[in-house]
Amino acid sequence: MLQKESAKEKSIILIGFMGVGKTTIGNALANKLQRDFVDVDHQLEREYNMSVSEIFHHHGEAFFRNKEKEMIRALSKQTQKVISLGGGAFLQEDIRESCLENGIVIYLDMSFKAWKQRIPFIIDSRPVLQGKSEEEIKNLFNERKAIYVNHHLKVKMDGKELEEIVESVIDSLDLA
Ligand SMILES: Nc1ncnc2c1ncn2[C@@H]1O[C@H](COP(=O)(O)OP(=O)(O)O)[C@@H](O)[C@H]1O
Ligand SMILES: O=C(O)C1=C[C@@H](OP(=O)(O)O)[C@@H](O)[C@H](O)C1
Ligand SMILES: [Mg+2]
Repeated sequence: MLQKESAKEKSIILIGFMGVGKTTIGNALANKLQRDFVDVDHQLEREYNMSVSEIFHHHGEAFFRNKEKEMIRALSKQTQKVISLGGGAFLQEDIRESCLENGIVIYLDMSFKAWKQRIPFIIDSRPVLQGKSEEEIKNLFNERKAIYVNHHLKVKMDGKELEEIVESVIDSLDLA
């Protein structure tokens, strides 16, 4: 009972490859659960008054990763939020540890075949993807999959509409 109560307090943290829908689903999930929603990239964009691409361009990726780490370490300790991370955040051990220790980490799992359809919609705003061939992107996708095995719950995304995904996330939380 005590454990279940404390689980309800924890923030829900969404992870997964860029473009799978962490931001979109996080927002819809927060509305449904009546929780505050925080998208880490959007928060950084507000703080620097620049897009993520501009932060990469003007300050470099190392700067972005450092700010991302500071922000997520602080956010992960807050309760009852829905937090969407950027897809590269979980590569940092400090981030993985603080999220897994303090929050409920949900991995949004999509096949490469389904994900490929998203490329045209995201390529311009994801500096990490720019200049890469489909083969190189596929390798990155598979490398990152190995990092995302660190999670509490997983939701399969292929063939589901947004509303169904949100329901699957809520079901996975109830069952856990
Ligand atoms: N369930 C969905 N079905 C179709 N397109 C989606 C879905 N969820 C997100 N998208 C689209 O995919 C792109 C990436 O979504 P986003 O939420 O920004 O992903 P992430 O935060 O994981 O990078 C956006 O163009 C968004 O409109
Ligand atoms: O995977 C990555 O390295 C990144 C993912 C992006 O977030 P989304 O996963 O929300 O696209 C954003 O943080 C930045 O472009 C770097
Ligand atoms: Mg996002």
